[in-house]
Amino acid sequence: MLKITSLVKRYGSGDPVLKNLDLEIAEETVVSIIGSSGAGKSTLLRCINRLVEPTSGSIVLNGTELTTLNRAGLRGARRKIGMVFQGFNLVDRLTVMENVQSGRLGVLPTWRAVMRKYPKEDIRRAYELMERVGIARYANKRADELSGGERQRVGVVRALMQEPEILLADEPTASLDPKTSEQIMQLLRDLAREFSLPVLINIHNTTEAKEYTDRIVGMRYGRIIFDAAPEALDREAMDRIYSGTPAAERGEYTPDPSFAVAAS
Ligand SMILES: Nc1ncnc2c1ncn2[C@@H]1O[C@H](COP(=O)(O)OP(=O)(O)OP(=O)(O)O)[C@@H](O)[C@H]1O
Repeated sequence: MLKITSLVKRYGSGDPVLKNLDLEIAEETVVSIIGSSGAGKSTLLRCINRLVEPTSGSIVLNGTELTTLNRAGLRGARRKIGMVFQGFNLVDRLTVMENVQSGRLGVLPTWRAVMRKYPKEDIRRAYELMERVGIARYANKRADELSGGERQRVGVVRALMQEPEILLADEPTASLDPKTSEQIMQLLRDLAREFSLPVLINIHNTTEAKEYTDRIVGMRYGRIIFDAAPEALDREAMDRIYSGTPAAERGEYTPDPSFAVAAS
């Protein structure tokens, strides 16, 4: 369970770009975050793994408060947060297996990672996961020999190698063609179920958000102004989410009661 309370992020001395956000996400729930460019979607994701330092508020992942962790604590917590990126973030000249094993960095002693002496158990797990997502036959290929969809599958397996407690996906399908995008969204949804993982996806494609996620959170200039099941994302809701300007933003957040404790 991820529980965010009163989260504020201000860059420098400007207006906050996250304004007192509250959000709870239960296990196995796939949540899309949608909203205009600049609404604060990436900032929210980055606050969770503290690539961006929250200004105030609380982020608790399965009982661990993330906002106050020291450097060592943060290293440990980041292992529990799997990330999937728009640009895949693979090392092109390394093999699929080497990329996948980099998900174990921070768990393995550095010498093992440098020497590429992966423990047997990690190799076994990597093959199992690669098999699961359909890329096992590419294990020894260089990452840059793969298609976009295959590369994103490598990114997903790398995240799963961390044995994460949550998956954060920052526009995971934005670089992919429509059919491949759908396959990746379907995969994320299936994996959420299989691994009992909450999955939080920052996404621009509202059709995919509606089709493949359990819940949609609509942000407008730092506030959550929509939080409901995909069926509720009608034209009027879309207009509210994608309208306005930062200066005109005065919206109140009224959560859908059916998601009071996020689909748990
Ligand atoms: N490092 C930064 N320093 C200063 N301002 C920033 C920084 N990162 C983001 N911002 C600002 O914060 C606001 C929210 O940006 P953010 O990237 O979180 O929005 P977004 O909803 O993810 O947008 P997009 O859909 O375009 O990725 C924007 O006004 C942006 O300019």
